[in-house]
Amino acid sequence: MKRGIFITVEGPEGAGKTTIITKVAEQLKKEGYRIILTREPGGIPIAEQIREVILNRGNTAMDPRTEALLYAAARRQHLMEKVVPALNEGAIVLCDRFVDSSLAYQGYARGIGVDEIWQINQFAIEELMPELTLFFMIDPKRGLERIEQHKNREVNRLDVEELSFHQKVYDGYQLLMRKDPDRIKGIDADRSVEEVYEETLHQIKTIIDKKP
Ligand SMILES: Nc1ncnc2c1ncn2[C@@H]1O[C@H](COP(=O)(O)OP(=O)(O)OP(=O)(O)O)[C@@H](O)[C@H]1O
Ligand SMILES: Cc1cn([C@H]2C[C@H](O)[C@@H](COP(=O)(O)O)O2)c(=O)[nH]c1=O
Repeated sequence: MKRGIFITVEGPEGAGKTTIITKVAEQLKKEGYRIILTREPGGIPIAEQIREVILNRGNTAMDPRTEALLYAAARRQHLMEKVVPALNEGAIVLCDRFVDSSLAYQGYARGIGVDEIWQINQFAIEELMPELTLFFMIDPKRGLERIEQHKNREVNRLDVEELSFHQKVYDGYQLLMRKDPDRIKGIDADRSVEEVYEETLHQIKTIIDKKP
């Protein structure tokens, strides 16, 4: 069986993940690579429906553990239906958020516990982890300001959390990067789109070139 490459991008709100990874995917496609660009929660109809339930601003009564389980459920379905088949066909899968989001948001910022969130996610993902995770580093306040300035996407239930929550998310990511420095690489996302794009493309090509 062929094995593709699984790469994820992570970071706080408005860090620029979607903007940059979309440009990278376009470039790699032009160069002839088979690229699947996808996102969590979402990427397939069932997971997009779960996304709507989680992120709908009307769902204020959602319990934190319910939230964590819904993210894990969306993740499982997305992996089974889209990510794993693509990897088995040798594609490069670029995924906007993955399990590290759950560890940082639900485990650390919500206070459920990183180990607890890891346990429920192990059930969802089994052994499948990304070869590379790029953590887009930006002061969470700056990221939220970008969203506020551009207003080109809907504000969701997580966006409207207190700044202290978003700061905890960021701290959670830093902790994860310290624990797994071989997989999680930091990208300074507080630069121009062109600069962030160049570095992201470079990191991704380094992993592609290493693949036998
Ligand atoms: N390097 C940059 N400098 C200035 N603005 C940027 C930069 N990168 C992205 N933006 C703008 O910031 C906003 C958020 O970008 P984007 O949606 O790519 O972030 P994101 O990390 O995917 O956010 P989220 O996870 O919250 O959806 C967009 O309006 C985008 O045009
Ligand atoms: C996968 C995942 C995501 N989240 C949060 C992070 C964001 O606030 C939203 C997703 O919105 P985006 O515009 O697509 O970035 O969901 C989370 O809390 N836990 C997760 O596992």
